[in-house]
Amino acid sequence: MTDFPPLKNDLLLRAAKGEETERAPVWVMRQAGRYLPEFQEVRKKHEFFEVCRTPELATEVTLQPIRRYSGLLDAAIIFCDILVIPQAMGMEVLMNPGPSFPDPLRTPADVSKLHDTVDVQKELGYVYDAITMTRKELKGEVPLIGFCGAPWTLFAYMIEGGGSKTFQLAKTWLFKYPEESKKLLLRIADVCIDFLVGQVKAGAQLLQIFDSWASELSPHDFHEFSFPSIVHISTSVKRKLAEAHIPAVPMTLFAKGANQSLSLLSSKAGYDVLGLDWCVDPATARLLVGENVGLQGNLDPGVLYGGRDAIEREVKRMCAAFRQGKAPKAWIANLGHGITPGVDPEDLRFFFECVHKYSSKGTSV
Ligand SMILES: Cc1c2[nH]c(c1CCC(=O)O)Cc1[nH]c(c(CCC(=O)O)c1C)Cc1[nH]c(c(CCC(=O)O)c1C)Cc1[nH]c(c(C)c1CCC(=O)O)C2
Repeated sequence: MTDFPPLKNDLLLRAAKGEETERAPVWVMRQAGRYLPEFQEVRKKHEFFEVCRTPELATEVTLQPIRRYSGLLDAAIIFCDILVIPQAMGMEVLMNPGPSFPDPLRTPADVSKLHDTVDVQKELGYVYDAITMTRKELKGEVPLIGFCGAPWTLFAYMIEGGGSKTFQLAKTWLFKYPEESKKLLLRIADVCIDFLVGQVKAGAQLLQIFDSWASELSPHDFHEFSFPSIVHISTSVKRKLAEAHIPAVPMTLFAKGANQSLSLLSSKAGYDVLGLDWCVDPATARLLVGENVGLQGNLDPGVLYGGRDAIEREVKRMCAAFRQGKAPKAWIANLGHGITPGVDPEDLRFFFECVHKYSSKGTSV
């Protein structure tokens, strides 16, 4: 493994390991994105997947929020997309402006269109290069997060061919072809595993798995279809890192909307941190998960449209609910989903400032 500059801010990693911290570490999902004018500038000149595939460009946009919010952000997340896995498996994915697949998997017979085996190093080595380059450029300022999509969310994209309101096609698979669905979910998970291990080898210091469409499954079907594949990922990544004598990194699962499954996830999924959306109260979530895991979240991203008074009031409330009168322990402050394009970047700065102020040890909220 490459030698990197020593880490100066380990708040995120300490919170992810369950420790009490002097204040809550903070970052936001989609922090490198369209709400930033400097990101828009890069996108005017380069296609979305070109940015992902060019390590210099991916490094540049990953660093943009770190530079702009210097001293306020506690993590960088590598610029990429969850849909690079379907690409690595042999599917074409366009981004115009949302994702679309010209040739989605309509029936189980279409699985034969996927590559039999996936050489992740060959297909996605550009992500590893971007991670290594970003780690160097970060100069130890903050840790770097690597990520991938969860199998169920990727499966739904690969079958629907893009976003969906009803999930008609993906649900047809689940309920008409349950065994074929489970097979495909595990096949996707195997690619996720290699990809995540490779990201750690390249320099990622924490891994997050995005199951953005967990919200579309009943608790029973989440357990039946998504859960086995995310457990396969956590156990296999940890085992493979140990076999390669590489120190384990914390793993976060963001299963959006799977709030009924929090207790199961905390005891059986094998993740260090669970990401929460804003539809669950933090104190309730803590009761459900016990002290075994860290929590991440969970401000409604829409609060950032409410102006400074609303941001301050809601951050204060979030901090009180996560801290429950104590110093922040095992809590990473974040939004409950990605930041949306219409947010004023200065309002996001104010969000970070409020988290620093109201999550600090000794501050009464
Ligand atoms: C479902 C999903 C996708 N991608 C991702 C998810 C999971 C998280 C979530 O639920 O939001 C994850 C993702 N996508 C992107 C990142 C980069 C890192 C970060 O800043 O968090 C991450 C972590 C960049 C991106 N991925 C995309 C953009 C915007 C595209 C552009 O630059 O024009 C960015 C910055 C495109 C994308 N990619 C995807 C969609 C639905 C879209 C279009 C709509 C949208 O922007 O939300 C798929």
